[in-house]
Amino acid sequence: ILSAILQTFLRPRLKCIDGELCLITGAGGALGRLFALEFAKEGAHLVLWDCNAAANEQTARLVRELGVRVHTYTVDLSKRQSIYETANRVRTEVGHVSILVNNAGVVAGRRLLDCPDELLERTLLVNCHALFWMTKAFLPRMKEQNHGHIVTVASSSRCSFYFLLQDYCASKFGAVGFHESLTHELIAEDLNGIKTTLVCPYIVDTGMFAGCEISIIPPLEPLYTVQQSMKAILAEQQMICIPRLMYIPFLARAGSDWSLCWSDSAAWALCLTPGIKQPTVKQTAITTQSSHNLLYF
Ligand SMILES: NC(=O)C1=CN([C@@H]2O[C@H](COP(=O)(O)OP(=O)(O)OC[C@H]3O[C@@H](n4cnc5c(N)ncnc54)[C@H](OP(=O)(O)O)[C@@H]3O)[C@@H](O)[C@H]2O)C=CC1
Ligand SMILES: CC1=C(/C=C/C(C)=C/C=C/C(C)=C/C=O)C(C)(C)CCC1
Repeated sequence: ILSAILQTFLRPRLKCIDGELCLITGAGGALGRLFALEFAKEGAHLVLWDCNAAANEQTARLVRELGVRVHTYTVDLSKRQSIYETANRVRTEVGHVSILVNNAGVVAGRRLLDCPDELLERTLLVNCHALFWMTKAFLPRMKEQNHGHIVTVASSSRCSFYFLLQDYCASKFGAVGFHESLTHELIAEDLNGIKTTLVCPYIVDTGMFAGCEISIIPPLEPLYTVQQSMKAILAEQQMICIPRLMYIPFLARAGSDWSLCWSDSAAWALCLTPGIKQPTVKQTAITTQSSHNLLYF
């Protein structure tokens, strides 16, 4: 977190992504479309995924005007099979993706007790589970080449608890945990050519949280949010909170997690020591606090 804060104040060198193949999920949506336009301006070729074919095509039309190659795919990210099948098609029809922007997200937006189970489940599937399948589909080639970038669009809602958002908060906590663990694994495996960036915006004026009463600070401009995210991605920053004020709740939580952090590091070191028994598939009754010990011993 500290290095992320420092990097947002310093002006690091931005990398060149001209000619790279970038896949964006939720590309028909507000932030996804802006991400597509910003990546196209940087010269990246695009693969756009969304369940909303018409919105996705509209993004593709706008992006083509900037002169880059664009391919669209209609895919349901809540279905693992749909992700794997579409990923195979991308590999054969377009090529190997070197930048993956996991942007698609949904929220049920209802009181927990009034919300149909399927809606709650969908949030976890799209915002969290899809990260596993997307990464399993595209990371192997990045590893072969020790080159790539995986961007996870999470949320500042990871930092606190808001009523009506249990499904969303749970999924974004999951996304942050996924990003952190993946980042550590890539570092541990010396794959320093594969970068990761976690994007944590406050509420953005896209309609996703339309109707929420926001008394503290007004919603962010979508373009500002994406431009700040792009700067962090091109600077290969591991994480960005937008606006910077949102680092405060992140730091507060990090402080309260400090003691857990030390036991995490110890367990992590032990896990990498040859001879330590690796986890088996069968895991029962793992609680959050003790999961690391149970997983590694
Ligand atoms: N807006 C905000 O205030 C904030 C947003 N974020 C995150 O930013 C990301 C983008 O949000 P935003 O642009 O506002 O959202 P949008 O709803 O505008 O865009 C999301 C896109 O993802 C698509 N999508 C939804 N479900 C699926 C699915 N199962 N398979 C494939 N595509 C799907 C949507 O299609 P359809 O429209 O048909 O559902 C839509 O095109 C999300 O991850 C969100 O959680 C983070 C912080 C704040
Ligand atoms: C501004 C601000 C706060 C409120 C943040 C809120 C309300 C965030 C909501 C984010 C959501 C819903 C994101 C969705 O992706 C805090 C933490 C109280 C204190 C620090 C300043």
